[in-house]
Amino acid sequence: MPKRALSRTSIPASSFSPVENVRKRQRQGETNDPTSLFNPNYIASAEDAIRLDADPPLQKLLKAASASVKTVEGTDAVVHWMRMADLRVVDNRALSQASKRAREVDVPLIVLFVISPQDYVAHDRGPRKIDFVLRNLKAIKAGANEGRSLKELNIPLYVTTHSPRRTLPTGVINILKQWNVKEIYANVEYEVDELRRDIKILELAKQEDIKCTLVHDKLLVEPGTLFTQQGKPFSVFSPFHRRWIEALNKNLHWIAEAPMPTPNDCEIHSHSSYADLFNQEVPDEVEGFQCEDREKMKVIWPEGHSAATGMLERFLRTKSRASQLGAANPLEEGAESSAKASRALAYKDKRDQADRDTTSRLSPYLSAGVISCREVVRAAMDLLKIKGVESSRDTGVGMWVQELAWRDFYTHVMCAWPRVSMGRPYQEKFADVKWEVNEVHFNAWKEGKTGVPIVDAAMRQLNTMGWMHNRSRMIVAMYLTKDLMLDWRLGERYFSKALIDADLASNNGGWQWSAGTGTDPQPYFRIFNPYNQSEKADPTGNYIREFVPELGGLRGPDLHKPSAKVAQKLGYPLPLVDHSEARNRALRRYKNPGTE
Ligand SMILES: Cc1cc2nc3c(=O)[nH]c(=O)nc-3n(C[C@H](O)[C@H](O)[C@H](O)COP(=O)(O)OP(=O)(O)OC[C@H]3O[C@@H](n4cnc5c(N)ncnc54)[C@H](O)[C@@H]3O)c2cc1C
Repeated sequence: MPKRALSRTSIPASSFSPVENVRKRQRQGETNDPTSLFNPNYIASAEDAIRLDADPPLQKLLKAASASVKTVEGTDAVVHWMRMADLRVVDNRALSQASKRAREVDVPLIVLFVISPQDYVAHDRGPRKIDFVLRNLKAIKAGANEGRSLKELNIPLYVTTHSPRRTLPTGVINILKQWNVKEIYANVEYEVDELRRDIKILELAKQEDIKCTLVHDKLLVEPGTLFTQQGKPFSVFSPFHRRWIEALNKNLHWIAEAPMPTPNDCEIHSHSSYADLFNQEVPDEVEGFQCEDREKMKVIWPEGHSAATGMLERFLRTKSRASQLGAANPLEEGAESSAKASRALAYKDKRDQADRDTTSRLSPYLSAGVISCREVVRAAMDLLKIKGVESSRDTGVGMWVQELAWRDFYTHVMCAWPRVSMGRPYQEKFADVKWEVNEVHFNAWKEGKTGVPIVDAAMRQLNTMGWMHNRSRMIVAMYLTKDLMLDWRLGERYFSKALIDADLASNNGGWQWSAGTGTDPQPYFRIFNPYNQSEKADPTGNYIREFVPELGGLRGPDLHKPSAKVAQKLGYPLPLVDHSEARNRALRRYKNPGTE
């Protein structure tokens, strides 16, 4: 008999293939808990997935855009439709183009934002993310200290709520008609539903003789521009990265700053149709998305472009601090300022350490577009005083730029194989892997009570901060899918709701990478040992001690893997499963999907 951890519960026999079992349980009315199981339509059928991949919506959108209205006359204003991923005035391509056009035809520029609660529900948006969006909209509209708010530019921001989401395209067209607007600009959102919505908008706009211009803005390299030698989209990161950096350096204009919008004439404040738009308030919350820890989120993740540039400067020019490890104000006084002591320069060696604030923490700002990805790359080039984008993976900055390539990569993957965002594994052969149904284990994972300190610290970091270090994300995702053998889509969904930086493509890519169902060329048998990972990610132990205070008095190996005696004494849970047994189970189930 192998030596067993005292704590381990035996691995339950019940298991399920996600699609069939979830639907069966829902039909039988066994569950009402939307976080533990999926809505019936959440996972596309294999046939639908094939159809979707064969004719990706981005291609359809681009085709529809090229056939849209080319010239219009007699518009009373030009509208920029701001979305959830371009919440800024600075270096915003569509906003900048809309402003230029408004100057050309000598009419005012108006910014529109549509809150769509049904979309937020359908897309597993969480309260922290929605609150961050609203806070940034307020900063954009009239933020004090923002320096570049729309109010100062005499540009109104009109925020409206629309339901049901099905009629949102008609709703937007009606607003344009009401304002007698015939030209609208927006940055492309690459998620399937959003692309379909924009295809519909293009159709309706054509009927109404409205010119609709969609612009690529979210990424450094737009999707559909990089191909393998066989002319296919990249599905492996390393060759993608080589091509990506080469393309960027050949086309440095891709990272050029989009000009700031020009101010509207002051007369707009007395315009019969538009003056009132200045008085309209951005709501404090969206029904159903009340952010319980809003005050804390405001401290950890201050809103606005100036906060984002503060975070960027902090990363580039100050060194990491153990005192900033947890839920602290990142911009508070006291950060040591020295170019030599830069987190960015130390990034290559320190980035996997979760026990200090070694990384940029820019993800909430990048995912909501509070700062443009171009601006952060330009700042990194300035730091090194170089003219091109750093390509060497041997330097801190080069390694950091590579992370931005990951961001691009996952969106490129989603555009080329859109079914990944419809609940399908990138590698279809893993669609039938048997998953456990174990709410006790799932809840323990969510609450950070699995009995594995690094997993618990990471999950409590997420629950406390709305954010988690990258290495920790990989550890907890691997643990959920390979140790607990719970469906990766449960984890993806929980992350999406809890993260302030939630981004469908990066979240899905990260989960599928960890679950072994994604684009990672390493096969499924890459399985992290959470205890070895713990020693690497948290060499000082500060991370575990910060987030798992009951282990605060421990040092050395006991901290990473407390004995049963120590755990019991401290009131800390015993591990849910034995890692080596769970590892064998995972290997077995992945090797022959569908079998026990
Ligand atoms: C399971 C899992 C889920 C994830 N979910 C998200 C998510 O919802 N939203 C999100 O923005 N990132 C996600 N990531 C990627 C990554 O963990 C975060 O971007 C990173 O931890 C953010 O911290 P930072 O800003 O300090 O990153 P830095 O290390 O400073 O990196 C700079 C920027 O590069 C991008 N980036 C870094 N690593 C990755 C990566 N692996 N994939 C894609 N982009 C990356 C981010 O925009 C980040 O802000 C996920 C990763 C995993 C493993």
